[in-house]
Amino acid sequence: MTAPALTETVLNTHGAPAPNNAPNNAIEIAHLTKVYRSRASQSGRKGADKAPPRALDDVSLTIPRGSFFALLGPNGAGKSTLINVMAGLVMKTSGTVRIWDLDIDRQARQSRAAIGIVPQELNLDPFFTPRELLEVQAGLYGLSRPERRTMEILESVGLADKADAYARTLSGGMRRRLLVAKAMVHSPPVLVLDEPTAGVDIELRQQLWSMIKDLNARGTTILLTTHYLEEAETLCDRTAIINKGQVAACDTTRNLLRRLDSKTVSVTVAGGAPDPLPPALAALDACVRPDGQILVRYKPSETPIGRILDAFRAAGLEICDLVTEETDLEDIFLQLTRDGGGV
Ligand SMILES: Nc1ncnc2c1ncn2[C@@H]1O[C@H](COP(=O)(O)OP(=O)(O)OP(=O)(O)O)[C@@H](O)[C@H]1O
Repeated sequence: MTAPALTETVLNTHGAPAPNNAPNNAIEIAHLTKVYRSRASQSGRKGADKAPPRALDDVSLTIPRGSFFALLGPNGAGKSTLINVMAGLVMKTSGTVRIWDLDIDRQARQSRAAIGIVPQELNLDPFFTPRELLEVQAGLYGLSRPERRTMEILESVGLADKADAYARTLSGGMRRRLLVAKAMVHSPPVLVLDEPTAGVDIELRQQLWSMIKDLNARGTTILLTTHYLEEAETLCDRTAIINKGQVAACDTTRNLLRRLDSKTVSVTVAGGAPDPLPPALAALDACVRPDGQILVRYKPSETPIGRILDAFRAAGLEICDLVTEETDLEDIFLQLTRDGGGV
């Protein structure tokens, strides 16, 4: 189950910088813009004069070497476009992208060798076995037989016993792990996973994560897009949120959580919540939940919890129970991605 230092193989094989002078940043994106040409503009039809929307609009991002980086964004935010530009599958309109200090335009082959992409779709040839698939992939990257680590990689993703089974006989979770194995064939120092756990059951999701965490602990930089905000919150040391093609926030996950400076306290009072709420509570923007708890959202830096509790007492309400909740990434995500939102 042990994988060797992945970075060493790729760097030596593909002529990129040696590991001891590895770059500080695994990925550097500067002023990246992508405008897809609309069908109307290509055919000169009506509406062609309307500027097409920017799938990516002046995106600048730096992903430090060794980080576990989350890219969050609602549907259509531009996440896949960003990944596809890095993978060389989509032509950017302007801006620069460097992967492992290699420019994707000027050093296209080397930069592609420095990155492994696990796509969202389970697009595997059903008539290939995992062993054949990895061997073909190794051939595409020009790896000689002694350089190949087919069985070792299959072992690391828990598929050694399926090495000779047809891909069509593998479960969805196994196929997902096979895609991770395929992306690792050339031992890239940067691994990009596009929604890797979508539709994967909880047990398998955890297996997949422990495998990816292990890769990260061994030095591989991980960039993942996910809709599971909790996943980003627990796994990723850095998070960027993109919305409508623009970076809405990019920071350490911990700083992002701190930035919102928001907590919620739910209070149960004896006899139930009065209707209407007393002015002292209305002044705090308190509201009543369907289960009768009184909810107050507050900024700890401005309003100490004691002041909120005083307001309850001043209103003559007896507090039976209270629960405070920290802000989570979901709050920040919603705040940043709804129209006009901002932290
Ligand atoms: N090939 C294409 N031609 C034209 N427009 C496109 C193309 N691919 C994406 N777009 C548009 O670019 C924008 C960004 O799409 P993208 O797929 O990158 O978003 P996303 O964040 O990956 O969304 P999702 O989470 O739904 O996969 C969207 O408005 C989308 O409609």
